[in-house]
Amino acid sequence: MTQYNNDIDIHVDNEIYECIDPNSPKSFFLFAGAGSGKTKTLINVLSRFKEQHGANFKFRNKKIAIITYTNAAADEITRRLEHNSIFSVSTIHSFSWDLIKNFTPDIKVWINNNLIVEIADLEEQQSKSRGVNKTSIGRAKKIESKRERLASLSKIKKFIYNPNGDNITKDSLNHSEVISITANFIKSKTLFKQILLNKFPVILIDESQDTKKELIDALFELQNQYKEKLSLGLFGDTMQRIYVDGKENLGVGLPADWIQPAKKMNHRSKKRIIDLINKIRSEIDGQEQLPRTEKTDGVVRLFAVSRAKNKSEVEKLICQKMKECTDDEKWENDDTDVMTLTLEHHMAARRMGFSTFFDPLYAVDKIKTSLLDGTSTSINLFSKIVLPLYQAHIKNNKFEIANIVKKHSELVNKQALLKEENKLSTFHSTNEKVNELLSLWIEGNQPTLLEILEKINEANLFKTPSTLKLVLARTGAEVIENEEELDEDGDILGAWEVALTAKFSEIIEYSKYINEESTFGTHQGVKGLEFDRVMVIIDDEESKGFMFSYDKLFGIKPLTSTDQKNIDEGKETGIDRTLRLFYVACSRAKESLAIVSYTDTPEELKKNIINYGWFIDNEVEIIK
Ligand SMILES: Nc1ncnc2c1ncn2[C@@H]1O[C@H](COP(=O)(O)OP(=O)(O)OP(=O)(O)O)[C@@H](O)[C@H]1O
Repeated sequence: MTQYNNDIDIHVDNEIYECIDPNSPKSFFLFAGAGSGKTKTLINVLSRFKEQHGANFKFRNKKIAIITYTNAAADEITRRLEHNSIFSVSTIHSFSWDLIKNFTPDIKVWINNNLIVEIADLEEQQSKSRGVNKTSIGRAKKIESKRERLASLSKIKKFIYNPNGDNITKDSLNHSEVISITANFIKSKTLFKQILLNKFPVILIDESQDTKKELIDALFELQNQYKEKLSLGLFGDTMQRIYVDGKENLGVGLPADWIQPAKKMNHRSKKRIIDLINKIRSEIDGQEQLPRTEKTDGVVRLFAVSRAKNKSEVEKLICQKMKECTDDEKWENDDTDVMTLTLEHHMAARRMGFSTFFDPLYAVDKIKTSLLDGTSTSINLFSKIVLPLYQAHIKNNKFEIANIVKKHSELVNKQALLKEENKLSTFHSTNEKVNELLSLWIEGNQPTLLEILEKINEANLFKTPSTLKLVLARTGAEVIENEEELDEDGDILGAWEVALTAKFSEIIEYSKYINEESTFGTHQGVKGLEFDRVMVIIDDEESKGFMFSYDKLFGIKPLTSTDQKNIDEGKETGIDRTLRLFYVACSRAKESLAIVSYTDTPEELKKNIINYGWFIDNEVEIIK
């Protein structure tokens, strides 16, 4: 074997650094495998840039735009760049909104034209629809709501948009509109282009394989037009493209003057894990990575488990088996040291025990986003007010309880107290109400969310969000005076009715999960992250999704005629997507990796996976 050292890729940092030289900008495409240090290169190069050009950039009010895939990644990069103001690190949605938000009249024109096209499309579909059915009723509703939006457009003075929220009010833009408008302005408006180029002579995009293709195309066009003014840098890995809106074949046919450095090393994982991900990747592009010279060993195991087994028992047993074969005690350590990756959030909810609360709400599209990013006032009543109150209560921290009540209760806020003559009695009565609420937990009792909500609402201790008021009205616990409020979506209320039957302990687990304080994540959500020990859970039946099929990937379920047609036409299939997702999930592991695949045919799974050359016989265990 050829000798190499750990610095074989060090030249890449220099090449990228030269590209972002403000005096001779060049564009580049750094696509390399998992753990190859793309993020590290980004940070290294920008830190060097700050030293050399930082003062000048600050003086001329210029910035480098760094676009990341998630808020968490943006925060992490900002931190590693020491919050320096010459760097503007944000997600694609925040970046786009910042660019367009002051162009209200232009946005209005765009929305107007777009609505006209959308309505015409829907009307055409409606005219072809046979009779009245669920789809046609839904479509009629959509047409009506779009017409209303069109009619109210002239009244809007300013659009609003929350990159992390659901954006359901009439004056708000939705996520895809923000992206399309930005792409359109970049392509068509000279003034807009000038502002963008002046402010951001360097635009770097991390995880660009998953960045909205519309925007990538617009930025490519811009760079092509203004080569001497813009350095566009794309970081990514085609093998890690897991969302459908990313641009396929990104990098194919790049202009000849783009710099395309290559990285050969994986700095993250131990050798056995790298061998596995090299094999998984081999059919796609054959790119092979080398381990660092000191990372010689590493353990991978695949457990083919019969679907009839009790999952929580099996997963515990597997941790024990992993401890034995890795000689690593932490595999069995009160579950804090193993990162478990499920395909869908509801699988994590089930394992962590917060499904009664989570599943019904997650099934409603309109509240899905806010359930995951913590922007729903209804959820926040439990997770951001009652939960801290409960935590202060169990710590017997009276001071903290008083603080929380002061911050959130209208009974004792400044205005209420100003009006109140007998302030002391207000404090006393509020205190009684708080104690009454906390008495729900007496003697280890775990109240349901409905019990908590009823207590809060009765005592008017905290403001009951309007959705929850309507749910209480449906359960007969509240009378609604304002009929208009009843216009809330029936699906949302129905979902909340079920969610409120959950015990409060579910909120504790749910909060840990969404605040990333648990040891659970999804195959997709952990992109860019790394963990010492990883357990990948695979079960198509439990995940209920249609985007991915591990059963097909592992050769257990036959391909459909559509799959075959797509393969014959050279189009992407669900199997390709699943293979890439599998690559992302496996490549998070640094030391050891356990894959737990639930199946109806464990023997067949074992045979196939060994035939693929991904595992050898003693790395695959059947559990029936
Ligand atoms: N040159 C290097 N020397 C030592 N460690 C490195 C080097 N480059 C990267 N690493 C380490 O390797 C790990 C992976 O690096 P990084 O996250 O930058 O990779 P990546 O290419 O962005 O990965 P992915 O595509 O999988 O998200 C990190 O722990 C990082 O600190």
